[in-house]
Amino acid sequence: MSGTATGGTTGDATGGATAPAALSLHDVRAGYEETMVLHGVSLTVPKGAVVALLGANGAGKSTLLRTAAGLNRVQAGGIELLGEDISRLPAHRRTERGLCFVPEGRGIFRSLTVRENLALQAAPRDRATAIERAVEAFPALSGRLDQTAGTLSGGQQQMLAMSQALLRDPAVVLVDEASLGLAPVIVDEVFAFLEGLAARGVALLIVDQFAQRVLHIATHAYVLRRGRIGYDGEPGELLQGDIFASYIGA
Ligand SMILES: Nc1ncnc2c1ncn2[C@@H]1O[C@H](COP(=O)(O)OP(=O)(O)OP(=O)(O)O)[C@@H](O)[C@H]1O
Repeated sequence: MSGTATGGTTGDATGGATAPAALSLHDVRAGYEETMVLHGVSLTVPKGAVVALLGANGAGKSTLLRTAAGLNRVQAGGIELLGEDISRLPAHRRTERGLCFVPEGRGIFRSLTVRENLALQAAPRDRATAIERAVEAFPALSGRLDQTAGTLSGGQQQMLAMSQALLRDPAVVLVDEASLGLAPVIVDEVFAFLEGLAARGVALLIVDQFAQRVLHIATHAYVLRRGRIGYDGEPGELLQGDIFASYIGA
């Protein structure tokens, strides 16, 4: 049932030979101070793929995304973005190279306005069109450009946070619990946005409490168990109740 550990290159989403993966982790060990959380994790996000990363509370999902984004140090192993070793690059250099991280808790500047947040999200050359593009994707932001971001509703804040995935034209987007605390209709909007990104060829690595929803849009799935990959395979297989429950513990 569980697949094999993944390598640095992989077939692409269309079944091509050995195109470089969009993102790959090789035997990564990482954690906090004296606590090791990831005990040798290997994972691949092929170009243009949607990859679900599931696991019980505390399994290490957020730590994995933070480590890939450059917010946690890689203590052993390596990380490649589009075939380049980024293991030692600071977070902003990874962003410049096409990695976008939408963190849990939104990751916006709450004391700045929506307009100012969007200007910071966009590359300098794209600032003129940033507002137009964000508002086109999220009409709910249109009348609120001069509102302080911290006073937006949770759903509006999430839309603002996700705008960066649009404005930076990334190759890979890491999405951590984007639907947390949102009303069902806004969760639908979040998933529609993610599917829209995927349709444009952006590779996604998604952690979300709504595991079944992620599995429905995913092309590949991993389950983390106590900092190790416990499942690596087809999302459809995980959607079968008993298998899903045995891996997720739900
Ligand atoms: N800043 C931190 N300092 C020390 N330990 C941490 C820190 N952040 C997380 N941990 C620990 O690392 C482990 C993995 O946490 P992590 O948040 O990565 O898990 P998760 O799978 O995302 O869980 P959840 O679904 O509950 O968000 C947990 O034992 C957690 O307590």
